[in-house]
Amino acid sequence: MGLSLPRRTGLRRAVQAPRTVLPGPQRIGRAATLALHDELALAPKPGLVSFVDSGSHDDMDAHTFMRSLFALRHYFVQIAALGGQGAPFEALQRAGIEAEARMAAATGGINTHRGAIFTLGLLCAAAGAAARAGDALQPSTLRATLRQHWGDALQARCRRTPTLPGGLAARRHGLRSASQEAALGFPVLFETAVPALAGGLRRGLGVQQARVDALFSVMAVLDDCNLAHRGGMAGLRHAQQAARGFLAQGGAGRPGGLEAAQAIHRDFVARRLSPGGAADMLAAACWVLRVGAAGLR
Ligand SMILES: CC(C)(COP(=O)(O)OP(=O)(O)OC[C@H]1O[C@@H](n2cnc3c(N)ncnc32)[C@H](O[C@H]2O[C@H](COP(=O)(O)OP(=O)(O)OP(=O)(O)O)[C@@H](O)[C@H]2O)[C@@H]1O)[C@@H](O)C(=O)NCCC(=O)NCCS
Ligand SMILES: Nc1ncnc2[nH]cnc12
Repeated sequence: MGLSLPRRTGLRRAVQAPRTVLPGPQRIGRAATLALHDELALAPKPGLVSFVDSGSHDDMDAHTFMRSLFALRHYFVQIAALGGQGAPFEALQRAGIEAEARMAAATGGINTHRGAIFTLGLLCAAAGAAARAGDALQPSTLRATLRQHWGDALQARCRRTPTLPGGLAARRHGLRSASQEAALGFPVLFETAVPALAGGLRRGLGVQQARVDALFSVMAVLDDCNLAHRGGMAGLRHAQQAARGFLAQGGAGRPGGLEAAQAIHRDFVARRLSPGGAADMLAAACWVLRVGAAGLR
């Protein structure tokens, strides 16, 4: 016999019409700060800064990243709110430039999170807009909302002459820059990083193993401009091959997988390679899972 509930009670309504409570700017922005912490806390990460060591970097460590993270926490809430208001790209850009200034003040001018300010900022704006429209924050919705609201402006910005190291390296080597990746709706994030992370967790990998595999999956395919800036095309190709080999051998979940990742970390440090763009994609994937309906971490 079916469950019989009295008419017009809150319980009856709850059973009949389960509704997802969509996150507001506070939760969207807070998830971004937590996702950046997820990325920082992960180890081993080839060449990148973690709480264990500073990888290929001698000008920054985990404390520098924590100061930067703390300084950026209001920015992600602010840009999610701007997205919810349907703000034009120029307003997002202003918020992003102010956030870069706060990062520089907090780190003494060191570039910890410029790429993340851009990537996660745009994603928070898209989430703000989607939530305001009543849409659940599924990956496909986030991607479509980003392109629908700011795709044209992002395309237009790709035509500007680059001045920063990543953009310059992209132009020199004919790679897809951070701006181009954004204009395409972050294909590597939505087609590689998120499926790798969510798939690993669904297969029963631990959080550390799933995140390591997601990072290597991104490294295998992303035109990481930091790698090209520091190591030229040889450095980028070396990193991509190392990542592909690691995944082909079974990734982080196999016996000895984390030790193999640690050996690749040592190799990158010896070569001064640092996949900062891939690190941003991992943080963005952690954010997608944090704000999404899947409830995966
Ligand atoms: C659009 C901007 C992001 C400018 O980008 P541009 O490409 O012109 O230049 P960079 O800022 O140099 O590079 C972009 C950063 O994006 C990350 N990244 C790299 N490759 C990719 C990629 N293929 N796809 C997506 N993202 C990518 C990466 O950021 C991370 O690494 C940085 C740390 O690296 P590190 O090697 O330590 O640092 P450097 O100082 O650069 O080099 P060294 O001398 O030390 O070797 C760190 O930032 C990570 O987050 C790239 O660095 C943007 O700057 C811009 O226009 N901002 C204005 C604000 C705005 O318009 N916002 C829009 C709304 S939010
Ligand atoms: N953990 C990290 N180390 C170095 N560069 C980065 N860019 C983004 N995250 C990073």
